[in-house]
Amino acid sequence: MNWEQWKPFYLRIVREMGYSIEQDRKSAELLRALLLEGDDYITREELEAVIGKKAYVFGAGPSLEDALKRFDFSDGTLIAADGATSALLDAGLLPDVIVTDLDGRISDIKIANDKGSFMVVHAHGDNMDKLVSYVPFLSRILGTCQTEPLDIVYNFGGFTDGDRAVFLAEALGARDIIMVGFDFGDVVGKWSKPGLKDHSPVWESKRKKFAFARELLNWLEKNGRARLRYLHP
Ligand SMILES: Nc1ncnc2c1ncn2[C@@H]1O[C@H](COP(=O)(O)OP(=O)(O)OP(=O)(O)O)[C@@H](O)[C@H]1O
Ligand SMILES: Nc1nc2c(c(=O)[nH]1)N=C(CO)CN2
Ligand SMILES: [Mg+2]
Repeated sequence: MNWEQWKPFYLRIVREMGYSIEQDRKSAELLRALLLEGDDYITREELEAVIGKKAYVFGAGPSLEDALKRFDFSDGTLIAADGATSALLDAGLLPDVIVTDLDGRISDIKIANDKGSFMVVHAHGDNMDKLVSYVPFLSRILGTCQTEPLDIVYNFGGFTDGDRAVFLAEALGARDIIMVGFDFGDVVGKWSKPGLKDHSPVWESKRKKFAFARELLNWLEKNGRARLRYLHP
């Protein structure tokens, strides 16, 4: 999805979610400066080399734990959406790539990154504090944003960590994408927020996020170059 295709979705998202375009842009500039300062950023081409034709993208829905026990994922690239990283580590799997706005369990993200996971860190108007706190301590980072792309801060489309990870996989060459733990629905998986003790009833802003994520994935199914599948245990 290019900027022109993303723009109308983005304008609806900021309107409905009450986000500030100006703050989103500021965050993208901040991430760019932090990446240049840290000198441990990677380019699209470097991440392309990591993503194979077949990719599993893990969301943080309640079905994730059972799916991790029952299925074998050794024939594809493993891409974890933020909080799903913790469930993969618990299951003895290391994500090849983690797509995050840094509001997941940061200790697990750091462990995975130290063991070799590539990071895709997203800048938005509400995570500038997290970018400042954590980006300097992470390695092999590709930056993304939801406003106009900058030279080393990319925008492949997509909104939540989960659907954004699918858009990234498609843009970087995956042609068979299997989504695991993408339940959306009325229950938020316990890995989604560090504060959650258990799977929890969906709250209003999260319901809106899920609706946009679904709509975007439907768009990609129709307009993208990859086959998209949901793994339902
Ligand atoms: N039932 C579910 N519960 C939690 N995550 C889900 C569910 N179904 C699908 N997902 C996907 O898994 C991803 C997990 O990432 P994470 O929980 O950090 O969300 P996020 O996009 O950062 O949203 P938020 O800003 O609300 O934390 C979500 O972005 C979403 O796309
Ligand atoms: N401004 C802003 N943008 C976002 C936010 C958010 O909370 N605020 N959350 C996202 C992940 O779901 C993606 N984009
Ligand atoms: Mg997140």
